[in-house]
Amino acid sequence: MSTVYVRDINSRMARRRLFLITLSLFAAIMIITTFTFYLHDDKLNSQFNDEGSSLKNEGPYKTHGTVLQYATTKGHFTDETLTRYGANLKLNLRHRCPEGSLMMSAKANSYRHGKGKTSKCPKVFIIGTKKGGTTSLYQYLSMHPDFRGIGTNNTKWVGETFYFAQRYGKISLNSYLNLFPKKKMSGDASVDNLLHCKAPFRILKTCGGRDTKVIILLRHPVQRYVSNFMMRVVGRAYKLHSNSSSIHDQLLHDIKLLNKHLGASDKVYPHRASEWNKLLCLFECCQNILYEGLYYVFVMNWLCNFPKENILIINSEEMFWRPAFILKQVLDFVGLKPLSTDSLYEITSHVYNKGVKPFLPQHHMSSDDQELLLSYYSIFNDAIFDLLDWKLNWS
Ligand SMILES: Nc1ncnc2c1ncn2[C@@H]1O[C@H](COP(=O)(O)OS(=O)(=O)O)[C@@H](OP(=O)(O)O)[C@H]1O
Repeated sequence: MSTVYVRDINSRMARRRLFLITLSLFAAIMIITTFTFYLHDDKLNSQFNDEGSSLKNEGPYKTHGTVLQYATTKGHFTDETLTRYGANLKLNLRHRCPEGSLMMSAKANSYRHGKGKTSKCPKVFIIGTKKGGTTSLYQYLSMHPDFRGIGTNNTKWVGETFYFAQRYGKISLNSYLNLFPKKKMSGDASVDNLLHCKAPFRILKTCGGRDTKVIILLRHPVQRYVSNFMMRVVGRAYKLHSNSSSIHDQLLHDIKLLNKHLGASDKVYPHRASEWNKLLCLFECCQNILYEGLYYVFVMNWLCNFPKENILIINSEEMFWRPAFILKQVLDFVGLKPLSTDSLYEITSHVYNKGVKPFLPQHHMSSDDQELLLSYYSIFNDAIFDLLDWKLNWS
């Protein structure tokens, strides 16, 4: 009798223990679910706060080693997007564009509304900057149901053709056009189009200025330099300056090459931003990592030779920070139907073409070299900030 009683107590205790364990498990699942929900919601809110149009006012954002410091007078951070629509840029082309620029010519209006040689061109051109996040943006667009990206060399959706820059005249227009689908909107993401002085003219003549949309991403130029350098170290697709592959040697070599071409003897080329067109068309001779960071030169060339209404300029760091928000702007700009917040968030959850971080001591850029690089860029950075009204400080 007593054995039965003891067994009964034991089984009651076991049941109570089981009940308590189940209860705690249930409570833990509830807590985790609620926490995850808030975390997800918070991230969405930080991208789409208010009417989905402004940046959250929450201090410098750190992404990929870059801290953006907004230089506002109050020392606070701006609450606006850095994306700029060419149509809204307050710039007097007459004062800034050299004679002979297409947008200054008597035919500017017909270029602006012109259809071009063919209607089979891709509608969207993501033209750079190299290492500015162009692959990610192209992939994000390609996940839209009404857009079909193209792949090359067995890679899905890269969009790189280089047709209007280094391959121009080397492959036929037809073989270029055949790369793109006939029935869906598509795009080209060749990053050399930003640098090549003739690319705007070629695209305008071939594809027309009326419906062709151009997107430019601009990244902190030091981060861009390092990313580009590391791509060369790893890929070895391009010749590095020396076998040692030191970023310091590469930088000195780039400066020397560019200065030699420009007839400048100084370590830092003393130029004026208003003479930007003297730095144009050095693509063939002096294409180097340094040259590619002179954003003002290339952006001005595009604004002077392509209808600015069809140009969108994005800050790469902002896209890295809140890609869903930027994608929303891009869809609107190119005329694709809007997607739900969840889809935008899901599409942009992946980073494409992530580079390799500097892994040897000679790959790290010293603070002295960063300063040297920034002093080289300084007047051009100031000019681009002024042009785009970016309250930024790329230091
Ligand atoms: N969403 C998002 N968040 C953070 N970082 C991002 C994102 N998308 C692209 N990237 C970074 O952009 C760099 C690659 O740029 P590109 O694709 O334009 O390079 S390329 O010119 O086509 O080779 C590459 O930078 P590095 O990693 O510094 O090399 C990518 O990591």
